Amino acid sequence: MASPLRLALIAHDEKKDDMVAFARAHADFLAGCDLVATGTTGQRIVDACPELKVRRLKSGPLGGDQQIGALIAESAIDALIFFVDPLTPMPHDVDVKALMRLAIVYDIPLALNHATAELLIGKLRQP
Ligand SMILES: O=C(CO)COP(=O)(O)O
Repeated sequence: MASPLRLALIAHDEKKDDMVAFARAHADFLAGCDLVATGTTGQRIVDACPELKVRRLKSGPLGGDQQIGALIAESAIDALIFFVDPLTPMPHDVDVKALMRLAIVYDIPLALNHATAELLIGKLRQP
């Protein structure tokens, strides 16, 4: 049996409802993935989809983005879906940029908005 896809999920506050809707819509597929998320995003997903197991790291502003970046650097993440809010200043903007940079450096699939996440998951769902 192939090992499960190791998928990281993150959403900024204004995008968390979107992420919850995305997780609900794809819960059947996500149930077969090894899911990791920043703290609040992971909690929202689990609250909405109790059938999903999500490894929750620290909240983004408290180091969660950096933890996910470290996992990418260790080749422990296969893809990152990160619903970014481009309209709100973030105290941890440097962490967000560093995470995106590592996803690019390690050339993992990176979806930064809902539309791209749908395309990516559509592709990942294919056998
Ligand atoms: O801030 C975040 C990503 O930059 C997300 O963190 P939370 O999921 O803890 O809200």
